[in-house]
Amino acid sequence: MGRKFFVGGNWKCNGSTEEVKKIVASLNAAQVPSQDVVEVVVSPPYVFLPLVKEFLRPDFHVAAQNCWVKKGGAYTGEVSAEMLVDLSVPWVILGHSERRALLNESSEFVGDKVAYALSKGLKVIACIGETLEQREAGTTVDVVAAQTKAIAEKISDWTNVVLAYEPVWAIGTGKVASPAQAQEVHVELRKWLKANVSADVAASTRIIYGGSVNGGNCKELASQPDLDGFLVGGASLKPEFIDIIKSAEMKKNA
Ligand SMILES: O=C[C@H](O)COP(=O)(O)O
Repeated sequence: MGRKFFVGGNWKCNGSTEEVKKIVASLNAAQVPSQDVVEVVVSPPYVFLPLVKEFLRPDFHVAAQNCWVKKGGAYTGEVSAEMLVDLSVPWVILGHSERRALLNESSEFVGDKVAYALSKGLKVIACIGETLEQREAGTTVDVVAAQTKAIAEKISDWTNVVLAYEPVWAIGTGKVASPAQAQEVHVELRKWLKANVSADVAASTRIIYGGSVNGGNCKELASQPDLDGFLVGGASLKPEFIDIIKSAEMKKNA
């Protein structure tokens, strides 16, 4: 079976009740390809998850932006995987580079989080990606392979994992990776999965791209054979997110 195109909208730490209602209304009114062609997941801050879940169209789904590494308890400020399951939140983003960099989340910690979230029945968008310094030093593939290894060591079933390749230098900078740069890393990740996990996991795992994706660059990126969708930040708060969802049509015609 082919890899269904996936478009995630990571709203990060943005929004108010009024803004969230407006975004949801615009998503609900949009004409987009069917669920057979594209899986759409939006990720508001925790506090807006119930509101978004209540009003969002049924063919779109929600994700949390993080969850705790183990069962809840005395961990002030954290939200557990069990709580997300309780709220029927199906997806969670883990290992985003902003958390790795600003909150010192190590690859090992991210691997533990991915394993725990999966064990509780959540589906995971697991983020990896190199910094500009690492790219310029020629270590991109080593870096993303090591980040992927830290996850692979902790899980055996990849069915509910989407791997999001997000070069740190492209996030929120307007400097998008070229389609060739993105394709190259996605191919290397698939090779790594084939060599270190299995051919089946390499062929079936969706690898999506994130970093300054917008309505203008999405089609060319989407036409890359190993790019299975997007994790969109800034543009997911704007009407152009609909155009990004529609870029799934590039695959249908491929
Ligand atoms: O999770 C999304 C990424 O951080 C991309 O953000 P961006 O589209 O604003 O560059």
